[in-house]
Amino acid sequence: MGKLVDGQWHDVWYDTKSSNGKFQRTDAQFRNWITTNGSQGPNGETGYPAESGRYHLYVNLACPWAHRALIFRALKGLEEVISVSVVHWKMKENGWEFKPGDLGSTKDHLYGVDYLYQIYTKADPNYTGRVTVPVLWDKKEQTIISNESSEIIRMLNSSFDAFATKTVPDFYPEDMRKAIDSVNDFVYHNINNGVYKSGFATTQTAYEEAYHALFDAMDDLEKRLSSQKYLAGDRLTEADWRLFTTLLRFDPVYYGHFKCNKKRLVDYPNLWALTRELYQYEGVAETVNIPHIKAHYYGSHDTINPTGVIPVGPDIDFNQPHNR
Ligand SMILES: N[C@@H](CCC(=O)N[C@@H](CS)C(=O)NCC(=O)O)C(=O)O
Repeated sequence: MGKLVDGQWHDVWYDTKSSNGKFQRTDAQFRNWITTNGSQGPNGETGYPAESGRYHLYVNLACPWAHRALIFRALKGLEEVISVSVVHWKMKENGWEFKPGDLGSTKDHLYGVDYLYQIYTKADPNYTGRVTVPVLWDKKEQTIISNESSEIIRMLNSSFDAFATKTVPDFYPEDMRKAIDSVNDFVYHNINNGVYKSGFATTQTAYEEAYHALFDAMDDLEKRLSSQKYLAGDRLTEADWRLFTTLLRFDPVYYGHFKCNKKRLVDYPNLWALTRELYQYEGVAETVNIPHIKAHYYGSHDTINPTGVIPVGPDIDFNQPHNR
């Protein structure tokens, strides 16, 4: 684990000293946008045109943020349009590395580099910041379009329809945007990032604060799903997919490794059924690799699990009928 400072790699763990033991995620820095014709993004971002074969995703199969991007690529059937390289599950002093062949990890198909930080310095030789997945790379301009998953999924949702081989609903429909944005905000702070705030906390107080906010939010969503089918209303949207990648990892990883152990996902009937429904959605199961997920978390975070021993359980069957 480390970061780049003026293009130089430094091996440092997250700084929680200046924040009373709280984990604070920094904002992604590459925020350009792919649009159907290369026009600007929704907030005036520099636009790049959607093309087949031009863009590449760098992901890790463990990371819930990277997983969102892989899911949207699969939902739209863009496997032949956007290529992918998968970094190795073990993330240590050099950050994300390319070491093909183990639990779905591949080489860097574009440049054959050893470390993901070399992709960041290719885009910006003086980059300062964390080196995270996912990365959406432009092979033509040889630069990073975006390293922000919430924006990458919006591009995949709407900019590549000319190349999509599957027809799925719009997951960010105009008339539901307000509701989706509001759920996303709640879910991001309390659940998606909440499990990390719990797991990476270095004081009891910071941990307990995150833990209670997380389970209050889980209770809230469980209740919400008893009166409506999906998180933002009656239609499946981006908000559900964004929650899904965290729920999928809840019992195998967050419950134990991140000490989120008030309840398991399977103790929430509605959230657990939603997780199974989304897992069984066409193309999604193929993006899920539980052994890679467990190996990454339990095998990479020395401060939390110094032995690197990976738990065998739990037995969890995402293919059970969801009855929804
Ligand atoms: N805001 C980013 C966050 C991505 C992120 O934090 N990814 C993690 C993996 S789960 C990562 O690469 N961490 C490496 C680091 O922080 O050094 C997004 O949603 O795309």
